[in-house]
Amino acid sequence: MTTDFLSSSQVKDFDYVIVGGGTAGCVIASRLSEYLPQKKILMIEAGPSDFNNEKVLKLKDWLTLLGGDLDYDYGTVEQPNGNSHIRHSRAKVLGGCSSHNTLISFRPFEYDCQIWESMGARGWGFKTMMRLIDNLRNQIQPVHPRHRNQVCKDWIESCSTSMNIPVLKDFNKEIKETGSLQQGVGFFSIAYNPDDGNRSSASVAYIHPILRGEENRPNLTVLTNAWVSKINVSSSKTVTGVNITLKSGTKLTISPKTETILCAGAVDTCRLMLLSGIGPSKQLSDLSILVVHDLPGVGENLLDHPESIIMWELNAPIPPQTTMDSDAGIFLRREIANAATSNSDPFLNPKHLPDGTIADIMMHCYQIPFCLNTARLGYEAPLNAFCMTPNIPRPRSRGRIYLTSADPSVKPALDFRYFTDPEGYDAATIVAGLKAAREIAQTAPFCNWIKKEVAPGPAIQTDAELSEYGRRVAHTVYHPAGTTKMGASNDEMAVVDPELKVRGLKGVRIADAGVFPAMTTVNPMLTVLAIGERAAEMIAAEAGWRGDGRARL
Ligand SMILES: Cc1cc2nc3c(=O)[nH]c(=O)nc-3n(C[C@H](O)[C@H](O)[C@H](O)COP(=O)(O)OP(=O)(O)OC[C@H]3O[C@@H](n4cnc5c(N)ncnc54)[C@H](O)[C@@H]3O)c2cc1C
Repeated sequence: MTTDFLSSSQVKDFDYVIVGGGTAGCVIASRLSEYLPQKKILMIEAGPSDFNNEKVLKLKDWLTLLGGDLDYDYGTVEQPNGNSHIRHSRAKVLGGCSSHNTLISFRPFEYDCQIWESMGARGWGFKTMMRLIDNLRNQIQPVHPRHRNQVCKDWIESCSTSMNIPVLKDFNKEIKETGSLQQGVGFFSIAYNPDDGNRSSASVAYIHPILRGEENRPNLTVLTNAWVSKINVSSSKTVTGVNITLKSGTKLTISPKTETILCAGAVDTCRLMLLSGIGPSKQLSDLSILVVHDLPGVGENLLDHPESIIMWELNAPIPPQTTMDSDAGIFLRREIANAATSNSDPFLNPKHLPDGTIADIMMHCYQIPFCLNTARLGYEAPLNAFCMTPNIPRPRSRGRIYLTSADPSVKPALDFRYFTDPEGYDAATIVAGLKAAREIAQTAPFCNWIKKEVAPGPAIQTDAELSEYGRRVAHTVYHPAGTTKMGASNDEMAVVDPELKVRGLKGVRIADAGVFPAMTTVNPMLTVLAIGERAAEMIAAEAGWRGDGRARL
């Protein structure tokens, strides 16, 4: 079982300490305890267990978790070109964001992996990523036929007809076989159990079999409701462990014999590092935080997938079949072939790699009034609503996370700098997506469901008007990444090397969405799970694990 208690006599018992029992953390805890049965592993999670918690496990109820007790709920700083009111949900529960997200599952594109390698992430190629994802324990498949409703089916047909693109039966099969998605539409693949509608999150897939006793791991301790407040670093620049506060209020210093692995996510890993004096020295000394290790990249390179929204009122209720109210999506191509080769930003595509005609616009559909940001601007929220949410698969704006206070209870500032790329690429992508959405909505059979366009409404027509509207109601697909990026040894903004080891420190790695050098074209969860798998392999290999024959690509 999980525990909320650790005694002071146990603080030196462990070989490995994992900070954060989230998406990547659960994978590492499960795999390391499997690969190294003689080693003792402690995973420390700030939130409670999700085991037997129906509120968390029922995928369809995901929206009820956002903004609640199990959400860190970060804000954004003023966004002059975008929406300053976006709330960034981050889960505080075993399984991390895979316990409150929508579990839409995409393999990364070959192009994403090429970009990563071109940015110094040596060894993170497509072949390796596909092997790691083939090895995931999550139950992933296209939306089950019993969860496909007629509105979604009609929407897919209208997307295909109006855009002249194929209907894809299995997005991930396409990516695995061809390396990418070109234009196409279809039902998503979801990590869930279609029989009971439960999540197949990182905790469900990797930790619950252990909690149920189906897998015997006496060497793994899962500590819940425990907050890690500091990373301790010795004078020889070795991470010696972490300070934690248990649910009871007891404070302990945990000192692993071998390594600390930071998996607190793209926001909280860098928050913890900065509060521990590991980060850009000027920022830290301005706040009177003792600089333990100057690392300029911590908190920089904040990536996300911004999205906008267009909403219709339907003339009939949506049929009840669904996984979680966002069952299908469309991929489109806006730019001419290989447009990325002329991209002049050296931090986005340093080797000018050609992108062919892979998708550069994506839209989720929502069969609910997803009206958080439209309602704030006065748009009505009809009961029977259908939304399309165009997003920017490879956004060019990048932001940063930084501290504004040395007080650990003050949340860090999240400045995404949405829509600030000088070429206006990000805003143009949203405008093109909104226009495509309108074309789809005029096409049968989907058009027969529509009563009227609610937001932005027919008065908004020009590109300038669509851009203004699209940016003001912009939201996030909830994919912050990149704030402790992986890179080559000559990239001083890299925070970890390709083995996920923190630059200039010993005894510590990072394994979570923060290590992304660049955003994946698609939703990132499978890539984060793969990072967990690879981290476990690399750590275990250093301890003498020989792998199972497949693990050496
Ligand atoms: C609402 C929402 C919907 C999403 N939908 C999708 C989707 O459908 N498909 C997709 O691919 N991606 C989706 N994502 C993104 C995806 O879920 C994340 O990118 C991924 O789960 C991040 O994993 P991680 O391991 O980096 O961090 P997390 O999963 O966030 O794990 C971090 C863990 O560390 C713990 N922690 C943090 N600080 C501390 C501390 N100081 N001490 C102890 N523990 C700590 C946290 O409580 C958390 O459990 C969504 C995200 C959200 C929020």
